[in-house]
Amino acid sequence: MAAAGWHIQDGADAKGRRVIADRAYRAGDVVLEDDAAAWCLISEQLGAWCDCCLAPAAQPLRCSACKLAWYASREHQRRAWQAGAHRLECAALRSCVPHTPPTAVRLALRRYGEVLGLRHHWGDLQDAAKLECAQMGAAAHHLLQAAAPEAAEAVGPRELALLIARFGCNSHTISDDELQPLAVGIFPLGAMANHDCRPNTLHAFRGGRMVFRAVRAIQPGEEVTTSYTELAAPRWERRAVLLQHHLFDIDAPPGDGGAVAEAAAAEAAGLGAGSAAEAAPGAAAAGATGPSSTAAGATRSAEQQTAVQAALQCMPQQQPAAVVPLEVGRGVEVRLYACQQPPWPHDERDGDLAEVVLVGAGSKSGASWGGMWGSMQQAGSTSGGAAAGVGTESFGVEEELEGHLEVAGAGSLGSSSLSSTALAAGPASGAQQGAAVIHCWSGGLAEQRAAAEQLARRYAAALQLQQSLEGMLCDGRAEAAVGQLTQALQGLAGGTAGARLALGPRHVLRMRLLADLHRAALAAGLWEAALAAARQLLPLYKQAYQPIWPQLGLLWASAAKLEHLLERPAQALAAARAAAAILGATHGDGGAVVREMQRVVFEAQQELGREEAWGAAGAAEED
Ligand SMILES: C[S@@+](CC[C@H](N)C(=O)[O-])C[C@H]1O[C@@H](n2cnc3c(N)ncnc32)[C@H](O)[C@@H]1O
Repeated sequence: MAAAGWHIQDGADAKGRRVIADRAYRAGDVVLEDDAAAWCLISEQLGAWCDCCLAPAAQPLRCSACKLAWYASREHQRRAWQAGAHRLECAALRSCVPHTPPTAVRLALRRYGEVLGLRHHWGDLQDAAKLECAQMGAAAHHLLQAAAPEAAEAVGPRELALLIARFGCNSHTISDDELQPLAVGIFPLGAMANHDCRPNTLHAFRGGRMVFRAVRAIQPGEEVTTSYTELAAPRWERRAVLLQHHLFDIDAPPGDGGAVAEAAAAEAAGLGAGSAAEAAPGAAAAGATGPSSTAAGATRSAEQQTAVQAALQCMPQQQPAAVVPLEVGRGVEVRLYACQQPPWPHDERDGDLAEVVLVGAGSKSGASWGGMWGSMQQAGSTSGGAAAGVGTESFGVEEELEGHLEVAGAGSLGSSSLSSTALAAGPASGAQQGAAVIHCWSGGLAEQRAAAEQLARRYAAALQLQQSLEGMLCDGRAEAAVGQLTQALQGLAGGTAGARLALGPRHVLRMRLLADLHRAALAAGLWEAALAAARQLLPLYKQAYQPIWPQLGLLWASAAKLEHLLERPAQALAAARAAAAILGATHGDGGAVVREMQRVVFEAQQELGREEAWGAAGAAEED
């Protein structure tokens, strides 16, 4: 058998274990592959994909017992049953009809032995996340008791809560080639790849298999990295997402590994892999949350915790010079900082992504004025645990976990005491969307204050529009969405009257609204509008993403299909070639979109050939 081409190295720093390349790779090479230890369709996709092979199910057959699992064929149904993936789950699901348990709980009913070696990072979770894990662990245990009492004896709600915390940090969303989320999977080897904001691989999926391909050259000895977050975002947004969902800080001082090593040792000695594995030999249970839930990291000092809290709220540690309440019908707060640079650690590129410019009559067009960054605050995010006085400081990890289990109603878990909220609600059910907070920084605040407020109002309205977009598209109001997005973009670009402030042309909100406009126009069947948005987005994506990255490839693919549809073969050919080159490297030549692009290339070439022949025939006739 060929050598793997990589090995796992155990580091003493904050990252812990990592994958190191043993040989050179070129862009497009497969670096690492891993089959899921377990995977589970997300609730929205139940019934659309086969629960055995994750292929689209045209005429799926439903499990007549639980009515939640669907299969492409009888053979696949038999296979899933024989492999044990559905046997126990089926009995458990039947016991909670008419509820559909959250994905994490359903996954907690599948095999999980291989997962116990992964970190759970319980000590770093916020109270709300601990409570959520405890609730889900309790729900999973309840279902397990109903389905297989002997398995439930061997693994308690405590182990299942820790297991769900492990999944929070280590699971992956399985998506199709167009990045549509289908399922959540746990890949013990794939989970060894650490995050980098300039990663050298991209992971994609073939059914339940995870495939890492190089997106640029990798040298022997180099760490193999991937991205855990959206890369077309300013540094402070990436930092907040990674802190919240993966509990590590990209701005932590280098070599800050002591606390991590301590926490890892504590896990191994007490609540970690070893003890849980012993407690649950062969238990047919497993769990996973989507990758957007919490975990990771290590026990942090109080000072580090404060920085974490600040970043989580998208707040700089520095106090604003002024906080301006705006009357726009709902809470919008503008925080003004008297500085020339964003008051967070930032990348050079962030200047573009947050730029505000002064435009219009009498003003020096394009003069850079400052920056603007908005966030939708999460209201009601205080956890039930904190409200009930389950503070993190006063508990050791064990007591703390018990405390959260009690809050979740699991302390007294009898078979009838399961809280129905844990079954009915998905993750983060307690949080509601709240006010928009807009942070502005500039040296020239005083003179532009009124204009800044006006722009902030438009900014807040655009954030609200983004939030309602999904609902509008589902309700068949795509055309109205196109109108509103177009208007919002015009407003943020400065509108038409007098001197005013505008978001810079590469501002991240303008980029995201353009992407929304592209999607809404496609949904409305407005091909020219969709193509125009794609053409405007392409240079922005080229700047925001690495040259080989799926979002860029998919945008080229969308442009190619639209050009083809609108009968512009030369443009379709160029766009399809660009898409195929990128997506061939990220997803392999067998990918669905790449094959579609090959078809567009073929048809566009045929069309161009015909046009050339007609042209030649016409010229000959004229002669
Ligand atoms: C999926 S695991 C990766 C494997 C992990 N290094 C281990 O030893 O198990 C994710 C966790 O690894 C750590 N991690 C990943 N990328 C990191 C980075 N760039 N900097 C610091 N820690 C990182 C964080 O603790 C994170 O929660």
